[in-house]
Amino acid sequence: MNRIEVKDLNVYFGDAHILKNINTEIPKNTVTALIGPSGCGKSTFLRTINRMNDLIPSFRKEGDIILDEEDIYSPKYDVASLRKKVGMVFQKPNPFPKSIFENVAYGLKVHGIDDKDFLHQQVEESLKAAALWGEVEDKLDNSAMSLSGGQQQRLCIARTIANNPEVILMDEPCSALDPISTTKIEDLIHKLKNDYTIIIVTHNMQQATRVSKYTSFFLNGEIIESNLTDKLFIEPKVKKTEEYITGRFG
Ligand SMILES: Nc1ncnc2c1ncn2[C@@H]1O[C@H](COP(=O)(O)OP(=O)(O)OP(=O)(O)O)[C@@H](O)[C@H]1O
Repeated sequence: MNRIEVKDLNVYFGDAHILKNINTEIPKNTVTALIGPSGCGKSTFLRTINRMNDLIPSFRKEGDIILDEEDIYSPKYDVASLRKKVGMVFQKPNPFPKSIFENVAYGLKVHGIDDKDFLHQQVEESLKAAALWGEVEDKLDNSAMSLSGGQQQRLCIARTIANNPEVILMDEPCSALDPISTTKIEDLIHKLKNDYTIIIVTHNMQQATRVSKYTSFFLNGEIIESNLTDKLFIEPKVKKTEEYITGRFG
């Protein structure tokens, strides 16, 4: 079953045509990797899925993005509920300058939940799901800024999970992390894919092969090839894909 269907998507920033005739489907509860050279539109594509590009005045789009059979750009679609449904994890960990507890409880509090026991239970569950609980359970009141970069990124994933999303967008979530933290995040992605639909932008092709079931190769704003990750990397159908994955450009 598909969670997201993208139909004839074109994106412009002013006169620049950034995404060109994108047609793709993102299956439910799987990991899909987006690969391609710098500037080819991977992040822009990711940001159309939670309507973050709407914040850019020169942004314009044609075509449809259907999430669970609803057009997310329809005037009647509630953007706040979209952002709850579609969580995002960024390249650099970006915890709030608050305690570990407050970071995870933040989204719930914004949505009016103030029952202390319930909040505590949700924070614990989210931190467990993000494989961070054991490292922070006795220092929940410490500042999130006191955590290592890898711990901060898992905290940001816990913060996202606490909102009970269906889709998690990850924009190069490991690029600022050391190899050990990267392995922890990759292990976490493996675990999370059972419950969430994950789309990850990565420049690391080994990472794409390790974490994803499907991969889409972007080039100059177009999807050149999409396939099962194993197939795309072992038997690419398009010459440009082969050239990119074998390091001949990008
Ligand atoms: N806010 C913006 N205004 C104008 N152009 C933008 C804006 N954001 C991105 N672009 C342009 O859109 C194109 C695609 O950028 P995008 O960040 O989506 O690429 P990317 O594939 O994610 O690159 P990278 O791998 O380097 O992060 C680039 O040419 C970029 O300059």
